[in-house]
Amino acid sequence: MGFFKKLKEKFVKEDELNQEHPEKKDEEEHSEEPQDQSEEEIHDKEEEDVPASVIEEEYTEEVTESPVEEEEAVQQTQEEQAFEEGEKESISTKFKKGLAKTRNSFATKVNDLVARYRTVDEDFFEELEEILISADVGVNTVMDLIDELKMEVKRRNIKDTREVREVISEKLVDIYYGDDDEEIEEITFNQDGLTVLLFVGVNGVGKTTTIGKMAHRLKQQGKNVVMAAGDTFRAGAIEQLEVWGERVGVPVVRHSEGSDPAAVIYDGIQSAKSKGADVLLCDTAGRLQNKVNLMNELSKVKRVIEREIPGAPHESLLVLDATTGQNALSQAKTFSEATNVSGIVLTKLDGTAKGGIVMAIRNELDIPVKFVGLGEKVTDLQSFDAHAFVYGLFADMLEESEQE
Ligand SMILES: Nc1nc2c(ncn2[C@@H]2O[C@H](COP(=O)(O)OP(=O)(O)OP(=O)(O)O)[C@@H](O)[C@H]2O)c(=O)[nH]1
Repeated sequence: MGFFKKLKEKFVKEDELNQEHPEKKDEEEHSEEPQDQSEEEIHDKEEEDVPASVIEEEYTEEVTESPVEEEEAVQQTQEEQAFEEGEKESISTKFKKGLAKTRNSFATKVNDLVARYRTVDEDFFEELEEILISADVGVNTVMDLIDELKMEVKRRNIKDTREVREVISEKLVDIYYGDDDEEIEEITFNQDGLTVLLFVGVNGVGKTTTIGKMAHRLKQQGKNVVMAAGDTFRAGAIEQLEVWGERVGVPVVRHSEGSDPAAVIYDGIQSAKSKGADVLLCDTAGRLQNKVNLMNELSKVKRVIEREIPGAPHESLLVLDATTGQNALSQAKTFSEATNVSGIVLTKLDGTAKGGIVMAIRNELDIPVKFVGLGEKVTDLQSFDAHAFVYGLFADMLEESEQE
């Protein structure tokens, strides 16, 4: 079976099923809910399930709102609606939406190329190389990809350039997984107790937002989560995490600004242990200006974590902003020299037309992209799936290939 056909079978069907039976997804999600909910939690959940408009009616009866309050209430309802919609979207829809910018730019260029060159030759590959480089796939990765493509085109005796599009998608997935055989684990959980996830990255990349989204994601999976506000350096970082804590209903352990991050994380561990929590999410400061300081701070934090829980942190996730392109790649290099990075969270993939950066990071640094940010909604943090990524890139071509 052709690769496009396989993707179509997997994702287009999933989408259709989701549109026809949205309630099926609801059922699946409800089945994931923890069994040992307290009465209070169940009550909260019941309220959550009531349509936002009903909750509003119930609480706003007989209250006269000022225009500002009204505006806030409308905004809140919109947020709740967006949240509900986000929860119901399939992975393929999320990738398709999140990669719209990259797809529009990349697919337009590839289609244009295919229209101009009907037969595959050296000039065709040269132009394809430029298109891939302009999508931030990374020079070395592009070279590898083009070599693979040439070999495959020869092996399959492909003459028509339209067929090359399918081979590109197939090879992108191959390059992503490499020798890992599609077995990259999202998160390594500690089977014997508290799992500690450490988040590192430069300020402004969306680290706090990612931790908030992750807390929500884990809660939806039935995990009991605590967050530790270890970024004591950036003004407002602690409060920002607290806002997320309130929003997703997760406690935040904090000290005051300027205090020792290792002490905050230590308290976070004690608090998480005493609550019998499953996962502790640790924020850290991201001062790249001084690599020695960064290294010292991160290794102190790690030492504390390891002393309290042998084998922890179970993941050190580096958060990178996809819109910074090749800069993200150099940040990844610096951080992986300073600390052991087990995976990458690539934020704002929806905000760039150069989504190929995922491939560059994976191939040039050999660190898996474990999660991607595909939008600003709390539900827009997705575990990375190279097939869904390629589907998001080629979705229009897939539909088009059906008509050909
Ligand atoms: N479109 C989009 N926006 C995102 C994504 N992730 C984060 N953002 C936005 O990026 C902005 C910065 O994120 P923050 O978490 O506030 O990052 P920061 O506080 O500046 O810095 P750090 O927390 O130190 O990284 C916010 O407006 C977020 O909503 C994403 O995946 N897509």
